Amino acid sequence: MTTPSIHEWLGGTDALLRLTEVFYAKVRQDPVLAPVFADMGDDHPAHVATWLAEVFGGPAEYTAHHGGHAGMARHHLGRGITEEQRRRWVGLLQDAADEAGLPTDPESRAVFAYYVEWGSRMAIIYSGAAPPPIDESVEVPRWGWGQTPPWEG
Ligand code: HEM
Repeated sequence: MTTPSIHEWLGGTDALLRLTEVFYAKVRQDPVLAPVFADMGDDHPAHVATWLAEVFGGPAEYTAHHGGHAGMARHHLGRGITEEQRRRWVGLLQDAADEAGLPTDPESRAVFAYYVEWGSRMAIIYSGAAPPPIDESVEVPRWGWGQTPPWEG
């Protein structure tokens, strides 16, 4: 039996689209985050879902159409994301995962939280005063199940 990708386990790109639509609706209402995302376009939730799909082992569409890792990193340059904003971002994304009906098993939620914790801290680094150089050859990270492969009984 082959282990499903995290993308498959979470319900595929449709589930991630549900997730980001719920999430950014919350962001727009949130006093800490609404000002940060005041200028985001209507396609922002879909772009983030495309990114997450690729990270979690789905199709490499962000690389194909949105500039891959370098493109994503550039969106965060100069934004000066604070720890308070990051924490709120992570908290609302986890609330959105519940509301969007993502699986609640410990294994998939653990890898989801692992990626989001890492990625949001990277976003702070790229958004800060001394971002790392943006290297076009760096690939989109591909998250694995690590210590917590899915429990399939
Ligand atoms: C795992 C963590 C994160 C991921 C995967 C992520 C992903 C992305 C992606 C894919 C884009 C580009 C969207 C597009 O092409 O339209 C983007 C833009 C952006 N992100 Fe993030 N992000 C993360 C964390 C954060 C955090 C913690 C903040 C701030 C609290 C943040 C603030 C922004 C802003 C302000 C933009 C630009 C929005 C605009 O177009 O006006 N990001 N992010």
